[in-house]
Amino acid sequence: MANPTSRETAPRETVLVTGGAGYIGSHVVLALRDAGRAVVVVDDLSTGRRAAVPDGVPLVVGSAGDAELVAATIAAHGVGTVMHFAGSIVVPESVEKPLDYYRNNTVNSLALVGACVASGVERFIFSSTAAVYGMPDAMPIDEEAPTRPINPYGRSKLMTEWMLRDTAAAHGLRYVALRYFNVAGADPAGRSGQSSRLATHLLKIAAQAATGQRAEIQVYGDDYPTPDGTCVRDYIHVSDLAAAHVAALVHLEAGGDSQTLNCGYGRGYSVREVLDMVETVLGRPLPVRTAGRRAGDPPALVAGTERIGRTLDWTPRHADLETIVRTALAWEEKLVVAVP
Ligand SMILES: NC(=O)c1ccc[n+]([C@@H]2O[C@H](COP(=O)([O-])OP(=O)(O)OC[C@H]3O[C@@H](n4cnc5c(N)ncnc54)[C@H](O)[C@@H]3O)[C@@H](O)[C@H]2O)c1
Ligand SMILES: O=c1ccn([C@@H]2O[C@H](COP(=O)(O)OP(=O)(O)O[C@H]3O[C@H](CO)[C@@H](O)[C@H](O)[C@H]3O)[C@@H](O)[C@H]2O)c(=O)[nH]1
Repeated sequence: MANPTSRETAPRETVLVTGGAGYIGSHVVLALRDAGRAVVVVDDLSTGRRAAVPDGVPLVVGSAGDAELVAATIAAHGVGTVMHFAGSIVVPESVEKPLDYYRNNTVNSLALVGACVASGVERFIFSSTAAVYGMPDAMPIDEEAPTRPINPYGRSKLMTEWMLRDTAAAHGLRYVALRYFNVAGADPAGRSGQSSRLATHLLKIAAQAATGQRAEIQVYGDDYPTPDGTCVRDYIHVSDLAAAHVAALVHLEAGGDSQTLNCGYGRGYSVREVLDMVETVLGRPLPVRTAGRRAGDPPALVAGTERIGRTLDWTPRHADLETIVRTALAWEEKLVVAVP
């Protein structure tokens, strides 16, 4: 029988979650814990919060691009899978500071993937984005659609996808790249949510307005070629997205092949429909003003979901807009009380 204290022979079952103190990563840590998995987090706390990492989960404060730190963490915790959320995520900021984005999203991912290969990590799950598609020609978007990102953020993520594809071909690593559409909502049990005050996402802005932290909500453009003129997005509840990561882990552990998968529900809501639902849930109107278009917004982004449906054992449980809005508002109310 293997000596359980030997790192050479101990089963490598722990999941290393980079960016586990952030919005999506913290929900995935909860889902992994709920599934009885051992987890270790590496996060530099640049936008994440220590409090988002549950008690009992080790937090290593440092960069996911610090190959020595990552290798030491892999060895110390018996890591067999890396889930990589750490990164910079604000699209307009990526236009102003492209090199910061290539450094944090691409260069640091290169160092991380290199550390994984050197340490014999066999499974890698990557947070990619619908932004890799740019302005798609057809809707819904399937994974074979051309990848033509229109900003440095999308390009920095696409380069990491390419790196993973080539690394998988050359080394023993298998990966799942998950292309998230619009992630929203919060843990239904109230354990985590979107905590960054600087978030630019529509529902976060609406939740801030609903709790009196923001004077108004601007609708960026109502002259798009969509049914009501406002942009359409495929909003996915963060806890369903977290469950997709656990399903991707199970897929790879069962010997499944490398995959690139959209994460969405395959149906879109307009900005107006989202704000209408917020007002319905609140039972009162919000100060909403129509403003000009925001640069770089595609009119519509809706995920093709056929591939994820047939590849992963994943059943969405929170796939209605009302649940997404209710959980986002509940979290924001909690946040305002905790950090007034
Ligand atoms: N939020 C969305 O709608 C969305 C959509 C598509 C893709 N994504 C991707 O999902 C991932 C997570 O996004 P999020 O919304 O949770 O953002 P977030 O800012 O809440 O989380 C990112 C986390 O990574 C940490 N971090 C950043 N750079 C780091 C580094 N070099 N080393 C270690 N830790 C670092 C931050 O402190 C934070 O805890 C990102 O990679 C993002 O590109 C998000
Ligand atoms: O105050 C606001 C904020 C947003 N919007 C609109 O709401 C929609 C959604 O915007 P936002 O929530 O900022 O998300 P996206 O710009 O669609 O981008 C998100 O979704 C992408 C995938 O679809 C990810 O790649 C990005 O990381 C993530 O930020 C867009 O039409 C925006 O113009 C407004 O009208 N007013």
